[in-house]
Amino acid sequence: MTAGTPILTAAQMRDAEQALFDAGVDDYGLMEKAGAAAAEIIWRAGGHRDTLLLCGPGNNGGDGFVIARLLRGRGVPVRVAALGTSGTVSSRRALAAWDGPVEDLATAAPATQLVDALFGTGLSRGLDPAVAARLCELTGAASRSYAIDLPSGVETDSGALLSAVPHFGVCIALGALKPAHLLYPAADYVARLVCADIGIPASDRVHRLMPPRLRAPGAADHKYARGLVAVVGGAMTGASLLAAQAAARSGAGMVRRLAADGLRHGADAIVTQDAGTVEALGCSLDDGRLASVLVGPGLGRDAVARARLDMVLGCGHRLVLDADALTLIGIEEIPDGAILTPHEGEFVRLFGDLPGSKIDRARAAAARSGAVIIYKGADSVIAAPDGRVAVASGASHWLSTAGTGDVLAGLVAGRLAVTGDAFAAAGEAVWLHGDAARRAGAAFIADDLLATLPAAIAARL
Ligand SMILES: NC(=O)C1=CN([C@@H]2O[C@H](COP(=O)(O)OP(=O)(O)OC[C@H]3O[C@@H](n4cnc5c(N)ncnc54)[C@H](O)[C@@H]3O)[C@@H](O)[C@H]2O)[C@@H](O)CC1
Ligand SMILES: Nc1ncnc2c1ncn2[C@@H]1O[C@H](COP(=O)(O)OP(=O)(O)O)[C@@H](O)[C@H]1O
Ligand SMILES: [K+]
Repeated sequence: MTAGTPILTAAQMRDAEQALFDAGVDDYGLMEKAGAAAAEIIWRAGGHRDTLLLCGPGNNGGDGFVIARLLRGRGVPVRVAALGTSGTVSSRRALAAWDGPVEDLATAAPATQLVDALFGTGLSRGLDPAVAARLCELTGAASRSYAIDLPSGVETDSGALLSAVPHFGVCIALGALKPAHLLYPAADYVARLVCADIGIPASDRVHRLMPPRLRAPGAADHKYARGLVAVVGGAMTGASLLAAQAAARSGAGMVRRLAADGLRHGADAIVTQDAGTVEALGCSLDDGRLASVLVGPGLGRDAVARARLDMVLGCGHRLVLDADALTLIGIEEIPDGAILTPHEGEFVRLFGDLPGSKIDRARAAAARSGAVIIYKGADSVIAAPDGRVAVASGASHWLSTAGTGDVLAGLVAGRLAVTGDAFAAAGEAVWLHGDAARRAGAAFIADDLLATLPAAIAARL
């Protein structure tokens, strides 16, 4: 999987900054660099528009004073309103270098552009209600708004809102993304996210999901070389059909639906095998060419479903477990190297109410189960047992419609059959699913994603 922009928690960010200082980087120099990067972005977008900077008591406020000075140096009409007294060495230096007046936040008048440098990664509790209300009022009155590092009021590591937060046009993340940039609810409060490079070394563990690079088939490829996928059917035909059709359009070479119903629906390219009994299912799974097996969509939850699941769990192939399979299974039964695709309800049922952010929970579940976890939702988190994490962002909220999870599960099984690498396959599938949804526009149904998948794949070759 292509590594995307790193995501660091507040503590990891502090450690990364400390490592730079230990290596001889000047503390205040880093603030100047951060402020300069942010000022450049604001200047390029806003030119000479009148601007109000809100500066807090910590280093986020220090960034604000640097931005104010640099914008004013370019002739921008800038005003500064401060909250509290600058309390860090660097922020005091930044304040001292600002040679304009400092207004009171409580009485400052609005401006065309608003820059929020009240709090960043150091926020430890919600803003005082009066301060939060002022922030919302001044941001709402501006036609352009920027949050420096983070919108003041969001919890860096979880994305929770600790107090009222206004919607920002742009958030300028400093040095790395933080979980709150991608996790909900905080992610909803920023229309556009940019990350300014200030020399923080990239971490190799947690990233934003990047567009994958896919391989087109070559002259030596044939249908089995490109991956044979089995989709296990059950009580409800539609779900396994959606999954099988998505797998068939994932780049895999061949898809078999091991049907419990004997019905031959869906694309003619999909081979329907009659696997109504557990014995017949076992025979179908006894094929060394199978590169992945998906079980769960439409499986059912009764004793028959459980028997079918047991047969799949013992088949020895690479597995994708979704939907009903996640409801039937216990953690101890999950085969190493499988991919699980739980939504919130399935995740909590299987792994319990784990502590921490969605990233922490996905990571803990992957470590505990030995499986790659795709913890679905508007912010899907993909975690591997070895600690790697990719966080998907910007998915169309129109995906919140029945059957899109079945399409994702089929795509995951397809990409797993193609690549053989569970973490890479999970990332590719989540990306392609999101892009197919974007191409499908508004009010689509799960079936419509099948039509847009080939274009999503073509865009990544
Ligand atoms: N370490 C560094 O030198 C750098 C830090 N940078 C900036 O510094 C930020 C982090 O700075 P800090 O650690 O100083 O933290 P903040 O500037 O986010 O604020 C922390 C200060 O606010 C207080 N505080 C926390 N929550 C509060 C609340 N609800 N109401 C009132 N006061 C509250 C804290 O006690 C502390 O004094 C980053 O987000 C980034 O903007 C950048 O300048 C890059 C360099
Ligand atoms: N509000 C949302 N915004 C973006 N994506 C969403 C949203 N809600 C759900 N999704 C995505 O849609 C899919 C829904 O899957 P799931 O809940 O299993 O539905 P179903 O079982 O009906 O197929 C997942 O890929 C999930 O990440
Ligand atoms: K801020």
